[in-house]
Amino acid sequence: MSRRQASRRSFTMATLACRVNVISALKTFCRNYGASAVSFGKSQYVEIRGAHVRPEYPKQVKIVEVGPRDGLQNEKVHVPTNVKIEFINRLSQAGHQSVEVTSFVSPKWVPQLADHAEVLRGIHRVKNVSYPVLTPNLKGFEAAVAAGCEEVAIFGAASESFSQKNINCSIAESLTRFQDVMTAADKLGIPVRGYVSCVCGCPYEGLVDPKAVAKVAYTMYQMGCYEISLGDTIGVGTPGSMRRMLEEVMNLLPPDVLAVHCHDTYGQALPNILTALQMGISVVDASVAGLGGCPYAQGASGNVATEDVVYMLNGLQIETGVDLDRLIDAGNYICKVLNRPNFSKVSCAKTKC
Ligand SMILES: CC(C)(COP(=O)([O-])OP(=O)([O-])OC[C@H]1O[C@@H](n2cnc3c(N)ncnc32)[C@H](O)[C@@H]1OP(=O)([O-])[O-])[C@@H](O)C(=O)NCCC(=O)NCCSC(=O)C[C@@](C)(O)CC(=O)[O-]
Repeated sequence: MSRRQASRRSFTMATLACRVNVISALKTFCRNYGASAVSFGKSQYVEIRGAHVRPEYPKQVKIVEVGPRDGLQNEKVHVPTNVKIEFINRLSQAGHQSVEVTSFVSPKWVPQLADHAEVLRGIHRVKNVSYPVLTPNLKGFEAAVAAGCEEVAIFGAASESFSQKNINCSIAESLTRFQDVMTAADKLGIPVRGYVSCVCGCPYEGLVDPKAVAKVAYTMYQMGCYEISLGDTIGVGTPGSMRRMLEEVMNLLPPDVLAVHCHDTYGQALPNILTALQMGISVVDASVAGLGGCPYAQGASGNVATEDVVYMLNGLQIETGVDLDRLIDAGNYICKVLNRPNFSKVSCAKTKC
């Protein structure tokens, strides 16, 4: 056999071995992922029919209940302080690990939450449940500390126009204000969560560049936030845009320091959350009864309803620690006070509303 023939033969053998490896790998793939039929073509053409890839989901998901803050900040009906306190107590009794209580913002800007200190002082704190409050600046932080807060959240945006409308300053200026909060919180050992709004779109600027989201998220994380919650403030994201945005953010930050905060304006919140879970995120913000909206994002509907998230996660056998029936009770309680329908489909289906 000439050297040329020998080399061609060893090339053919190598190709065959490679093809056998590919075929056996594909067979394993089909076995693992439930392909019902496989046809191997003459050459490299391979067709897999009926394969469904089972995505990896986290075993546990932490839900951050934002109903008392995000939910009530936009309501027209005046909610008495004692009702807010009862609402928050019911939510922590439902098994939540984190219930966002209120915002220490200007009462001229958000009059609905003007009783922030009384609410924070009045709630019954359950062991191992955190009760964060929003603090946009040092003034808010100091007032929150005086009222006994043990965790705060700062809130920035990936859109200049939204930052101006929401907190009356540019993104750069907001980061300077947040740095003051971070320094003060660090001295007292108070954990700080960070929000980035408008991650999939802005009510004033339209599409938002995922790179801008990644930049703000990374900066806030570098400042010392233990977690960054990515807010689709106006609920325009889809699983496609959510994925593209998360991919960009995850170039800079790992999924275990990220959370998603999805409003449901276009009915995309649950699939968006599912996309985030498939990408390794295991913290989800939600608002009981689908309450909420931002006063500075006209037309945006409420957050995804916590009951619907819990129902979906129960179906995926993902633990949340939340008791669905008690959660539904808390949602119905506040809807009755607000005299508004319950926007949770699960709650409505179960209580035949
Ligand atoms: C941020 C400020 C305070 C700046 O407000 P400003 O007017 O630029 O601040 P200022 O420093 O010029 O002060 C003006 C007045 O506000 C007072 N003030 C100043 N700071 C505070 C404070 N912390 N608490 C109470 N009062 C405060 C200050 O003392 C002064 O009072 P005056 O002398 O006129 O009587 C204002 O723009 C504000 O309160 N904005 C409201 C922001 C807000 O709550 N937005 C909704 C929440 S964000 C959201 O919903 C999005 C999110 C988080 O859910 C995620 C998502 O969905 O994307």
